[in-house]
Amino acid sequence: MKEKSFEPGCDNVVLIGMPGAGKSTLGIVLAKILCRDFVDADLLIQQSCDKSLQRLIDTLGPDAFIEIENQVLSEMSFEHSVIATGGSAVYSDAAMEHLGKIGRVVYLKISFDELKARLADFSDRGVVMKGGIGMSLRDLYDERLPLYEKYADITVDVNDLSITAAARKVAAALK
Ligand SMILES: Nc1ncnc2c1ncn2[C@@H]1O[C@H](COP(=O)(O)OP(=O)(O)O)[C@@H](O)[C@H]1O
Ligand SMILES: O=C(O)C1=C[C@@H](OP(=O)(O)O)[C@@H](O)[C@H](O)C1
Ligand SMILES: [Mg+2]
Repeated sequence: MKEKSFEPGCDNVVLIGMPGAGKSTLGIVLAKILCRDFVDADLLIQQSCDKSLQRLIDTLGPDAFIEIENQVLSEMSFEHSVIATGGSAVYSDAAMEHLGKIGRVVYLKISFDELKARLADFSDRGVVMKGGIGMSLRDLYDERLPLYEKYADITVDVNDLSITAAARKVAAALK
């Protein structure tokens, strides 16, 4: 685990990982265990643009969506919160640098097979495919894995765990 010092305002827990890893669902359970607030970045992006994520990605395209996501994440100034990011957050260097400063970044790791099972309906889920329509789920997994590893302070393998068991495992890893 990378060592980090915590100053006031920098005690958030930032969840990163593949779409379907459980950042949003596990995040709420984790916030209850840790007695913190919960923030879902995806909802803030939707609010700021007044459009669903899927619609934003479809109308703006991947690059403009990532730019908006970068801006929303870079402006976050929460304290004592669990922050669920969207899976594409790691495409934004500035955002990840900011999030790394305001909290511990936890990578919820799932295998490719688990990603496939959870994202059976990924065409409707609002996933940023930077490589365009020819990009497969395997390409997406291979492209992103090194990015999640790069920005993680802590990696927690959540394969084959229920949401509650996975949240407890993350809480234990944060001690
Ligand atoms: N540990 C888990 N076990 C089984 N299903 C899960 C688990 N975590 C999440 N899911 C399911 O996967 C889907 C995506 O979860 P979600 O929390 O939205 O992921 P993310 O925010 O990382 O994209 C949901 O249907 C959720 O119920
Ligand atoms: O992985 C992605 O490309 C995305 C995942 C979504 O969030 P979840 O990771 O919460 O599903 C959302 O941010 C956005 O639609 C892009
Ligand atoms: Mg989510």
